[in-house]
Amino acid sequence: MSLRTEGLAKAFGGVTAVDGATVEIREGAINGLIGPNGSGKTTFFNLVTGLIRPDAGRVLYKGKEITAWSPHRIAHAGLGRTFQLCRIFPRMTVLENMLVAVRRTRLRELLAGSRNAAEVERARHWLHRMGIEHLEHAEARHLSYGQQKLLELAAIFMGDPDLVLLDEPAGGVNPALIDRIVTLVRDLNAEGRTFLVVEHNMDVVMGMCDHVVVFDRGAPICEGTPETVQSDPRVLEAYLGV
Ligand SMILES: Nc1ncnc2c1ncn2[C@@H]1O[C@H](COP(=O)(O)OP(=O)(O)OP(=O)(O)O)[C@@H](O)[C@H]1O
Repeated sequence: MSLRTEGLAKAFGGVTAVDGATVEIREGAINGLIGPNGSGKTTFFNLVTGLIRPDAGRVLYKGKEITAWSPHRIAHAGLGRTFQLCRIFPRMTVLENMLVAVRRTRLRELLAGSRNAAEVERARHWLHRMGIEHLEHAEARHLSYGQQKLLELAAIFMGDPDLVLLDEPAGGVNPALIDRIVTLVRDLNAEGRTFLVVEHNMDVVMGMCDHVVVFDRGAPICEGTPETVQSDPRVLEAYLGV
């Protein structure tokens, strides 16, 4: 078991975003998390990665409780994530973004021009894996949105995560880059990394995920193979709102 939540809950004012979610992520698999708009998927990610604190419930990673941990400590424990709207530093170069990702507190060091050769090598390795090594010296803001997503993904791997949470990796990305992202995720998974992917593009979910959890109103309503959940009447009901 990689990640498990037990009775996780979070409300914002009167809105219950996550409502007693007990979820188990399969180790070594590409897990999908789907559900209609507003069903609590991003809030679930934010709870798991320590960005917000739950009102109730627990988060366990590799059997250890990480509920009250800071985002930095959680990332350091091997849990990496991307954001729905890509988070990079637009005025830094691609390589600088990679080096800053290693440890945010080293920003001053980086700006002072001091670079660790081993880290630069590792950064280049990951940029190469994502197919954007030729953009090393470009300012991140000059990259296409899809390339920025690849950069964000590359930066996560500077932290050597075991579990990677992707929030809409295909969102706003052109079809050619979507294919590349899907292939990359599959390859990285074959190398032993576990994934949890929130994605609205059903072709991507069905073509990429081994196991899918469906959220509705802040909690899972069913799970299984992509084929099983696709034909489950509860899922159709949740999406159609009937
Ligand atoms: N910071 C916040 N303040 C108030 N309400 C919030 C906040 N964050 C989320 N919500 C509400 O919580 C509910 C769940 O939102 P969340 O973004 O987690 O859903 P989602 O499944 O990720 O949606 P989408 O698929 O549209 O990204 C929604 O009703 C949303 O409006």
